[in-house]
Amino acid sequence: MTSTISVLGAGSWGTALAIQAARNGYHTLLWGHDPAHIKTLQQNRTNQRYLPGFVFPNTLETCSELAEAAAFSDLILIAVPSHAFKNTLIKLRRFTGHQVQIAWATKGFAPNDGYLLHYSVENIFAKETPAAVLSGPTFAREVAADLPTAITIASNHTGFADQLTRIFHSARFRTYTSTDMIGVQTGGAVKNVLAIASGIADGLNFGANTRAALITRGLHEIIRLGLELGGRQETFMGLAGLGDLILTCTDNQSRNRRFGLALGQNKDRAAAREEIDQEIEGVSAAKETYLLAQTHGIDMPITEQTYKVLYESLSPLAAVQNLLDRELKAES
Ligand SMILES: NC(=O)C1=CN([C@@H]2O[C@H](COP(=O)(O)OP(=O)(O)OC[C@H]3O[C@@H](n4cnc5c(N)ncnc54)[C@H](OP(=O)(O)O)[C@@H]3O)[C@@H](O)[C@H]2O)C=CC1
Ligand SMILES: O=C(CO)COP(=O)(O)O
Repeated sequence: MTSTISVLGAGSWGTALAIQAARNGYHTLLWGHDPAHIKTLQQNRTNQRYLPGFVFPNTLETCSELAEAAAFSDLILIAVPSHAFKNTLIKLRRFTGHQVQIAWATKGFAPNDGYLLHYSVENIFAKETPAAVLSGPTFAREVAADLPTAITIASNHTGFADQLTRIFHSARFRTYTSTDMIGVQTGGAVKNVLAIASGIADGLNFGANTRAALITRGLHEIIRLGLELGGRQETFMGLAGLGDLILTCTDNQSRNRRFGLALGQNKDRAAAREEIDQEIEGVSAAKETYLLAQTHGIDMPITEQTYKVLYESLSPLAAVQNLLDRELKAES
């Protein structure tokens, strides 16, 4: 039984998950791609840039060599942004053996092809490689602070899900297992688009009614797309669906929501991005989700209007009005 884990991605989420595993007594190696950043983590034993205020447990080490991370453990958890996911896998493959097991906590689609991330794992590693995705309503700072949190671990391999449960579950961090990797990934990727939409509405000073309508109709969009892609209805009502959607549409810790707020307050896209200065997965996910909806002929009006604000310079106010002006229909 493994007592080690390598976590790839030294941003806020990779650091929080590495702290969680290390607090549970697992020897944890956190890899980051920037040697200068890793050097500051080694010197300070904290990630001041991405997760200030949390001292690393003694069982947590850091490195900037991917070969070192691959040699450290056969169990790899990836928490790099989605735009770096595929390349990280390609580089990692050179250093891993047959025993490797791959989990990820990244939320989004593979860049350019728009596929869910498990396709990248299947294509780059052997088909039988145990794979798992961790997703749910989990702000990094709250996990690092050991505030009660629940998360879903979906895997194609029961033994791997159980192993990840042993590594991450604690009295304050409750893990649920699932076999619906498609549903869990769809929920995690698309909720970021809807969090931007919810932020836009609040930035325009619309009220609680608007936000509740966006969340509810947004959930329908996730369900329609997720079922088409092969996910299961109950997943979308769970932590990785409704749970994460509520979290990021309603709380200003969400970078996606804050980005939307800035757009609704009339800031341009570049200024809003600069203000947040961290990963905003909903920007690329809006494009990927919009294209997927078109390919599959699925009605996703909130996603479509968010896409148009981000990529076609539609004004946020016009986007909301377009949603309100749609032809009346039965609720479904
Ligand atoms: N933060 C959270 O609360 C949660 C985040 N997630 C998901 O986790 C993923 C990572 O996000 P998060 O940690 O929050 O993002 P952050 O913005 O906090 O950090 C991003 C990290 O990724 C690094 N990075 C950028 N480009 C590359 C690359 N090409 N290769 C390797 N590393 C790279 C950055 O390094 P550098 O500084 O050098 O650019 C930085 O360390 C996202 O998919 C997000 O949706 C999921 C749940 C919760
Ligand atoms: O996914 C998250 C929490 O579950 C983090 O959301 P943001 O990326 O919007 O901050």
